[in-house]
Amino acid sequence: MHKGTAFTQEERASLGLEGLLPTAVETLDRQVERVLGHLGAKPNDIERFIYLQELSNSNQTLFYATVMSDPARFVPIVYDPTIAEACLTYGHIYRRPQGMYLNRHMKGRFEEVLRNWPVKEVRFICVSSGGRILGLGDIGANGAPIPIGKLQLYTACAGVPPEGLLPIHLDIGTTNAALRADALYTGLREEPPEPDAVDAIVDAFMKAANAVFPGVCVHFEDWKGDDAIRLLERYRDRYLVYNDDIQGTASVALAGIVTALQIKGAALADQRILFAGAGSAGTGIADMIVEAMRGEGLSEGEARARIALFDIGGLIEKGRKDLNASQKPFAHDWKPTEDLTDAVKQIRPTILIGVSTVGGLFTEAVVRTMARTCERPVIFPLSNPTEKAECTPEQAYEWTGGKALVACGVPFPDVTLDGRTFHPGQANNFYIFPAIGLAVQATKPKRIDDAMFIEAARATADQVSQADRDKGMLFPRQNNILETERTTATRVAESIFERGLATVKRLTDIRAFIESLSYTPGY
Ligand SMILES: O=C([O-])CC(=O)C(=O)O
Ligand SMILES: [Mg+2]
Repeated sequence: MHKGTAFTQEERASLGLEGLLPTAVETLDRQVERVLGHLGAKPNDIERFIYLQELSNSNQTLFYATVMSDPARFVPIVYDPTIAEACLTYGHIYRRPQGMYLNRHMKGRFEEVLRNWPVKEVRFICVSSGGRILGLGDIGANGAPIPIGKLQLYTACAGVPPEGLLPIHLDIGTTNAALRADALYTGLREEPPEPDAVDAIVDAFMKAANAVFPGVCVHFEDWKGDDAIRLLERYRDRYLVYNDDIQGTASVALAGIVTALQIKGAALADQRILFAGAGSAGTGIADMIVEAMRGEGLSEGEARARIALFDIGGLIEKGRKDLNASQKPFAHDWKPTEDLTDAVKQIRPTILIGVSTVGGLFTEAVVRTMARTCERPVIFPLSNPTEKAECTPEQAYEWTGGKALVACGVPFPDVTLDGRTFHPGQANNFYIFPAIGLAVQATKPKRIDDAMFIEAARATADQVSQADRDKGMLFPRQNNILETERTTATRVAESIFERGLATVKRLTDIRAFIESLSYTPGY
């Protein structure tokens, strides 16, 4: 146990630590105070990131006490957007291993290798191939910080106990030739294999993970879009698994839409929704909106007709020959165009969602055109990190005369326009996946389904206070994230029990049980 100066006199005596620590015996709060001082003295967030990761290795309790002392400040440092820089430079800033590093050449031995992990009761694995990290594309082994950071948010945002969390980078190779040529790159210097071979590798991994850690929940994160969609379909009925970029992102986008429509007093079934970007996030959000619209009485066909996708090849319409199976259901009879403004003119969207990774794609023309036919445009430039956002909140407010309801994937500062202050929301999946984790831990369902994510979306939306809605805020405030996610987890757990999907006995007080599972940093 690494408590540092918090070891008591008795512990120091019995553990042979006398003389090995400074004289003062300190509380956790005092230690946090010192850490905050160190962080304040660092020149930038990437240095804070490195410092905090070192702290998580040397004193996990102090790490979580620090991050949880001010989540609104520290989540953007341990996670997006700072983690993007950490990923880009991972081979260079690497200090020591965290979690596990598996590669495709271990395929026949995954079980044996996973048994090297010192903890036997692993409840959640977050696994990435690095094939599509944030909006940064394929960066292979440089994506290793992502599963680490995501699992840290399980604890920091929802109180999921950290001992049962295992981050894994599963190295299948990378298409990124520049990284393969970097002397300090830490991964395999190989091209990834064909999809069939990827499936065989991941099949072996899933089998081994479930054999070594029975009942483990596997969270897929930042795989290449095609792999993400295919692997989720392959495993969703066979294992306890979910894909955060498909289901978590969809859920948080839906949460923002639900709040925005409550503010507007409009029904989801009446919206016209245009996506810029048609990868796994875009089609994942679109599919979840279809489910939610069906819940409001539309047929599947009617719901799909209200959604249009636009990608690098232009507007997705019936004549396009390059569409994959996830995109085809959204190909309607539109006039072909490669111009987003033109697409906005045709579709007259009430909701515009950016998942394109093209910074600045929502130009003044796009936004003003939208505002011409929509009184309160809902605009979500979700791409990350910051410079990939399709527009800034400031631009969206300015070009719509302050009418837009805006949420981005990364945090942006408040905007003051004509004496009014606007608070752009942060539509990040960290509102969702930690709460799903907590609900899964409490109910132990056999499978995870979309209905759980829809419930998480509604629970998140319901927690935005009226005062905050009046300011155009679409998400609950982050300083209270732990309480928010416990409430979300309770709602999701209730629905899991109600639908008969739990494998544990129904609890009388679900909230109290969720709280009793919850980790609080302390010695
Ligand atoms: O990590 C985030 O902030 C959102 C996300 O899952 C991604 O961009 O892949
Ligand atoms: Mg992701």
